Order: sequence, then structure tokens, then C-alpha cells
Amino acid sequence: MEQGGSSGSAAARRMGRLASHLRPPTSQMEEVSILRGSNCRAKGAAPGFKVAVLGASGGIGQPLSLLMKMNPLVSVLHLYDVVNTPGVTADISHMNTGAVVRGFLGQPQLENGLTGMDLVIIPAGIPRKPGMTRDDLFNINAGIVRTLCEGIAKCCPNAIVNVISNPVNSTVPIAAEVFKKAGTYDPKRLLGVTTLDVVRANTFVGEVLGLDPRDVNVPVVGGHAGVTILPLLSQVNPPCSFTPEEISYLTSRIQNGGTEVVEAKAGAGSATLSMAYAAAKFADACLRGLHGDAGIVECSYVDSQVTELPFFASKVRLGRSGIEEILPLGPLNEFERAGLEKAKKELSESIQKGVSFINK
Ligand SMILES: NC(=O)c1ccc[n+]([C@@H]2O[C@H](COP(=O)([O-])OP(=O)(O)OC[C@H]3O[C@@H](n4cnc5c(N)ncnc54)[C@H](O)[C@@H]3O)[C@@H](O)[C@H]2O)c1
Ligand SMILES: O=C(O)C[C@H](O)C(=O)O
Repeated sequence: MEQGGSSGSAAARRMGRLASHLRPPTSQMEEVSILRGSNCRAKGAAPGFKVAVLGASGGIGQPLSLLMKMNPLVSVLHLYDVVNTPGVTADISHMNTGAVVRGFLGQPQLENGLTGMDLVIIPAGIPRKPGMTRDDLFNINAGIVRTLCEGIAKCCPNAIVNVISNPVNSTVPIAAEVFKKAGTYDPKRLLGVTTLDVVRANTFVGEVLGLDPRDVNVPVVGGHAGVTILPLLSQVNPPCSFTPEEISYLTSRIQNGGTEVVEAKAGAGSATLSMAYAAAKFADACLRGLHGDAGIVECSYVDSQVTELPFFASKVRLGRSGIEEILPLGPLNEFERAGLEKAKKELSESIQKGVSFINK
């Protein structure tokens, strides 16, 4: 009887837990707290990194959060947005992968969402509509990125930060200025996400060459808008050559890939699915670097001395401290040298605009 009584009370405790789980949680923290011994990680999950997605309810944020929930290097995933995070969090939290998912809604919950994070990914902000440039997003997105970076400086100053919000050519300098003001700036830990340019370049070059795009690697340098997106077609791996017509077609298609999607979506936003794929790929590279894996090289828009500009996208080697080395541009042909000059002119203005926004 006693045995029955004790297993009965164990069952009652389990039922109590279940009942409280079925009750609508007042916060995601309460929901998580009923899980046995899992304040930090899901039962059975390997130790891993803590990752926050800021703007997690958006067109990029949702599929990116899904992909990060699938990443075995992630043990805790925080989803922050100013709308809809309870629903997105409930949905993603049912995936039977290792990471524990917690949702944070609105500015009052930002600091809890950021505390203790190793990697923060920022896809928060408005996207383009047809006829707009990325710079047309500056007025709204600059303020969003500033607020989020102020939170990062306060709550997780050592986190690696991946900036997706456009215009990246200005939002990365904005983030740097916020961190400088807070005294937390580490240029090795701030990375603008330009992976979608490389993903597109690999796809389009693969189509022209008749190769599997997974076997193609095109360095794309400069920045992330129009002529600042500079594919180095002379450095494609595997080594190959192109006709002048192919170079003209590929350069234009890669530089205008974002606009191609904006026009096809006809007012419903910009690239979200390919971007989530690209951002998840880049975040995974950052996490593998933090984990100590060797030989991780990705293109990214970073604080740089590769040119005379303070920020520039080029190949970087990632490691335990973030960016461990910025690789040189390598030999450029005449077409690419001319493209570099155009890119630098526009980049210089975008960088200055970002810096002035914080220091005005
Ligand atoms: N770097 C790149 O290669 C690249 C590629 C595609 C899109 N983008 C940019 O990413 C951004 C997001 O695009 P999207 O299609 O996901 O837009 P979206 O409108 O679908 O989603 C943006 C999300 O940000 C949230 N948000 C707004 N203000 C916020 C704040 N203060 N704090 C937290 N979240 C906030 C919104 O609620 C929304 O859920 C845009 O600026 C877009 O231009 C960049
Ligand atoms: O083009 C945009 O506005 C979004 C993004 O920068 C992209 O390259 O798809």
C-alpha cells in the first residue's frame, strides 16, 4: 500500500506538473521551469551555446529561429521581438531537438532575453518594397539597431553579434559606435552578415558553369548594397574562366539579387527564406569557431584594414574569439579594381552616415 501510495504521489506530482504545463503560461520562463532539471538545457542535450534572435517573429526571424533550433551546437535559444514571440516560441519549442527555447516580448523583456548570450543575431527591422534602396530603410532601422545594441552592451557585452538588418553598410558602423560609447567594443565580435551574397554568387556561377552550387565558392567583398557588392569572379573555386558577357551578367545578377526578390515579392517584403538559410549558415560558422574548430573562413562585413575604409567585407577566419584573421583581398583584375573603386565611394558615405547617426 505504501508503495502504491508513494508511486501514487509521484504520479500526482507528474499530473500536477502536466496540469501546470497545460495552463497558459504567464511567461515562457514559467513554462520552462516545470521541466525536470533543465534550467539551462534540454534533457539529453549536449552542452552548447546560448543564442538570441532579435526580430524572431519576422520573415527572416521565424525560419532562422527554426534553423537555429536544429543546430546541435545550440543549447539555449532566446527569441525576442516586439510582436508575436509567444506563438513563435510555442511552435518552435515543440521541435524535438536539443535547444531549450524561450520567448521574450517587447522592450521590457529585452534584457532578460539577452543576458548570458554567446551569439546574438539581429534580423529586426523593416524590409524593402519595390522601388526602394536599402538606404531608404535607414531612418527606421538605425534606431532599432541602436536600441538592440545598447541592450547587448549592457547584458551580454562579450557576445558575438551578427547584424542582418539593412542597410548593413550603415547598421554595422552604428552597432560599433554604440559599443564604443558603452566601452564594450570588440571589433572581433561584430560581424555584418553578407553570406546571402556568397550564397547567390555560388548559385548563379554554378548555373553558368553547370556545377553543383555546393561545390562552388565565390568570394564576395565590399559591402551589402548595389555596387558595393563586389564578386571576385577571378578567384572562384574551382578555378575557372568566364567570357566578358558572363562576367557582366554574373556581376549584375549578384549585385541585384536582393532587388530581384523584392520585385518578385511585389510589395510583400524582401528575401526571407534564402536569407534565413544564409544567416543560419553564417551563425553556424561563428559557433563552430567559438567551439574551436579550425579553418573556418567566411565573407563578412567587419571593422577592417584591408582598404582605407573602416569597414569592409572580405574573407575572415573565425575562431574562439570571433574574427581571428582578416584575409587579404588577393589579386584583382582590372574589372574588379574598377568595381572596388565604385564600391569604396558608396561605402564611405554609408559608413559615415551610420557613425554620424550615433554621434550627432
Ligand atoms: N543582410 C542581408 O543580407 C539581408 C537579407 C534580407 C533582409 N535583410 C534585412 O533584414 C531585416 C528584416 O527583414 P524581414 O524580411 O525579416 O522583415 P520583417 O518585417 O518580416 O521582420 C522584421 C521583424 O523585426 C521586428 N522588429 C521591429 N522592430 C523591432 C525592435 N525594436 N526589436 C525587435 N524586433 C523588432 C518586427 O516585429 C518583425 O517581426 C530588413 O531590414 C531587411 O532589409 C537583410
Ligand atoms: O534586398 C534587400 O532589401 C534584402 C537583402 O539585403 C537582400 O540582399 O536580399
